[in-house]
Amino acid sequence: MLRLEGVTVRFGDRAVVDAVDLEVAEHETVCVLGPSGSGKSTLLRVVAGLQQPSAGRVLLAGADQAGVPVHRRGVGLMFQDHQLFPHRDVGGNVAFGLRARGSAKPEYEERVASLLELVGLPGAQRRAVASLSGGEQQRVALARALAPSPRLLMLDEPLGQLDRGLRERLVVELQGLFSRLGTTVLAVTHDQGEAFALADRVVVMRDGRIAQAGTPLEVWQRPASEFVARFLGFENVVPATVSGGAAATPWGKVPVPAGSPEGERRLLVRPAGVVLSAAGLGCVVESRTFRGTHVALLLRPEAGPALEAECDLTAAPAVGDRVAVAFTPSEVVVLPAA
Ligand SMILES: Nc1ncnc2c1ncn2[C@@H]1O[C@H](COP(=O)(O)OP(=O)(O)OP(=O)(O)O)[C@@H](O)[C@H]1O
Repeated sequence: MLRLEGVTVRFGDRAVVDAVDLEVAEHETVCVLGPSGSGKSTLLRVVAGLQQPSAGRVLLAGADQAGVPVHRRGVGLMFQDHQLFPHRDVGGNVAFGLRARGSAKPEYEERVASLLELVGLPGAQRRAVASLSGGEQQRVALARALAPSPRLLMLDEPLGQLDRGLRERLVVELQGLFSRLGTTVLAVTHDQGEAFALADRVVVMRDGRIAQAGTPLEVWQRPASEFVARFLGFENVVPATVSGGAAATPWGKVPVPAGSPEGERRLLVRPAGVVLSAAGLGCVVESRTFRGTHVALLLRPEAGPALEAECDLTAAPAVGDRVAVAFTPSEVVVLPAA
């Protein structure tokens, strides 16, 4: 459905998007994830036709989009500040793209009604935009973007402004909606939870380049680099020398999964792989945080940097306790050296 070939965007001599190749298949939801300034929005703007690439090609359904204006690309856009028209009611907002396309009134009124039902706001046509909550406005913006049946729906921080609980609910709803409609979606977010919940595939960007692409599970289980690991919130990363199924690290010997690359590397130990045990690396519990399903521990080991660990609610030691930990190889990832 969408193919980017070597897309580059330069502002001055800085490449904000740097030779990006990316494909999005029909019915697929791809989330581009990355820190602020990594070029996510710029990439989206190139696909939409709002930004000219300095080099490279954008193809939609095989057709090169060079010179094709925004409104002829058949893409739906929903941007961060969802920018509903404040002087139009909900129905007027959703109908906007349909009217612009010249649909007859009875036809688009029916479509508006069914879209509002789809996004969970049945019968809201005559409500004033100002009377809606943030989440409701977001749904209206989504209905508006979906109205002309775009072949590709693009979302820029679709849930950015909303509080956490609402975001989590809407993500689940969006995911269901997209799979029912078979919509092809390219979304941009800096929130990994959102990306992982929504996407069939995530693309992690760093300084205009793709640092890693894969299913949420692949990226979570096997971050490709220390950058990706840290971006996902993993802090247990140390230098390591790997040989013979184990790594020599500042925390002592850590077992690694079979087939891991050997030599001078970086090592990630996910918190779930730091396990309280009868013998092992001695640590003092610095803090513990209740996380609903488990307790997150911050440990100060007798050697090496602080360690994040997870344990059962019932087994959690107290702050100040002395414990010993062992490492589970399935939660260890050998990363490239730099
Ligand atoms: N028109 C422009 N002129 C010059 N620099 C720009 C322009 N648009 C964006 N940039 C710069 O390009 C970089 C990437 O911006 P972009 O908005 O694509 O990042 P982002 O990953 O979407 O960030 P955020 O998550 O903060 O929205 C930023 O450093 C930004 O300042």
